[in-house]
Amino acid sequence: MDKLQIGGGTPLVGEVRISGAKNAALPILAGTLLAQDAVSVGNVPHLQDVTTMIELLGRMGVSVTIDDRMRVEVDATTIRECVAPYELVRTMRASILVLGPLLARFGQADVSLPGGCAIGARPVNIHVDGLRAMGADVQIENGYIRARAGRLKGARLVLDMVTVTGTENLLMAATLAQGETVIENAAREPEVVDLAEFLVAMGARISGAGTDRIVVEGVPRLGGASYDVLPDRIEAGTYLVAGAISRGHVRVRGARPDHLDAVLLKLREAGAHIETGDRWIDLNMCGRRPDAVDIRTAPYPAFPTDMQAQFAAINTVAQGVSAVTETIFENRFMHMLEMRRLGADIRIEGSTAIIRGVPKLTAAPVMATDLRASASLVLAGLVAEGTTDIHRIYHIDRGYERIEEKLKQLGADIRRSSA
Ligand SMILES: CC(=O)N[C@H]1[C@@H](OP(=O)(O)OP(=O)(O)OC[C@H]2O[C@@H](n3ccc(=O)[nH]c3=O)[C@H](O)[C@@H]2O)O[C@H](CO)[C@@H](O)[C@@H]1O
Ligand SMILES: C=C(OP(=O)(O)O)C(=O)O
Repeated sequence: MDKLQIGGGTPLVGEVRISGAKNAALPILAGTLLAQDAVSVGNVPHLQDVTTMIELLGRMGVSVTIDDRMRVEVDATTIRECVAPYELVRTMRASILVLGPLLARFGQADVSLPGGCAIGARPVNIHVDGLRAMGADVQIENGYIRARAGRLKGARLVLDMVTVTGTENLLMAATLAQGETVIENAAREPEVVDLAEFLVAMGARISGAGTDRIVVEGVPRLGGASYDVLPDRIEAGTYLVAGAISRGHVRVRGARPDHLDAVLLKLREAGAHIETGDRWIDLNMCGRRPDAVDIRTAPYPAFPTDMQAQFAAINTVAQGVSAVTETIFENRFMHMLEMRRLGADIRIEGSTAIIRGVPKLTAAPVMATDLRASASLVLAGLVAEGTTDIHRIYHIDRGYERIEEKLKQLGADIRRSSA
């Protein structure tokens, strides 16, 4: 199993290019199942999760080709079976995103229940209840969601909680339903908007994406489209934090500043000078130690849970005491326990971590437990004195394209080796 070794202490300086967003590419690739003609998707990040989604489509008999620039061509008309098997779903929860499209387009879907993961229980009851409200027969049997339907019927769906993939699944299902579907309390994340724009390019009739009320007028068929995935705001945020924590000067290119308002606000509060332009963000710490910043995660446009661990890393070495509160997932603090091994002063009280910044961290072997926890340990390793070994980094390959190459480009002392 690979590990990352990071020598701490170098301020990161330079430019880095941001890849396409994992959390937009995955629903869009699942959404290709809805089309009756070939679909072409560009700016797809080269990530393990994307490979898994493509493998999943391939297992169903869908024709997928990828060129050397990660443009993915999908022809779903060759599909043989509407099944997402356990062995793939257990490696990637986002496999659940094929449920809505399969049911809407082919009238059947057998999708393994994702189950919990390192950050929480993560049920999918809202996805299932929404599909039932649209007329589907959905049974849970032998660890599988077995869904059957004739043509789905439009419905008014009031989501019990704001759920990103739940909104996406129901949005995709609604595109081919008979009549109008209204999704109330919809997720407003940019990735939901990107998916909606992709579906519209295929002929869907959708309004309100990006607000908490999405209206879909079902159409009988969706056709082909050519679409580019939006840039990854969480990857961009992670490299900006790398600049901030290391007291460096980092420019991210290909990023959307307007998708990072809450994150940039907190980086400014931490003492960073930030400038933004068309598809770039520049962060300069001018050699300063960051100030501690309080964080409270919540659905977009508030502070994203997928950036919580990275800001916890900044706070471990910041000037002052901070409170980091996680409101989305009940178990997203595993990185805090590993950071303590690097000398961080962290006390956990329920869903809040109280972090007292220390002047320095010291290297230790640490274990990555999930994707963003891994990123936060890399960030902590960038400033810990000595060489930090991060084990189980397969988590990071799910969501960060060529992370060691990109960090090296910024001057980091980082290498991958077999543990
Ligand atoms: C592939 C993808 O896009 N993943 C993102 C997506 O995950 P994902 O879509 O799985 O997360 P959700 O938005 O669904 O989760 C929000 C909360 O709702 C709860 N819930 C959700 C669905 C449901 O049927 N019942 C229920 O109770 C979850 O347990 C969680 O507490 O949004 C999360 C929240 O921004 C991000 O951290 C993930 O990176
Ligand atoms: C939690 C994440 O991903 P997933 O929903 O795929 O587990 C993430 O991207 O931080």
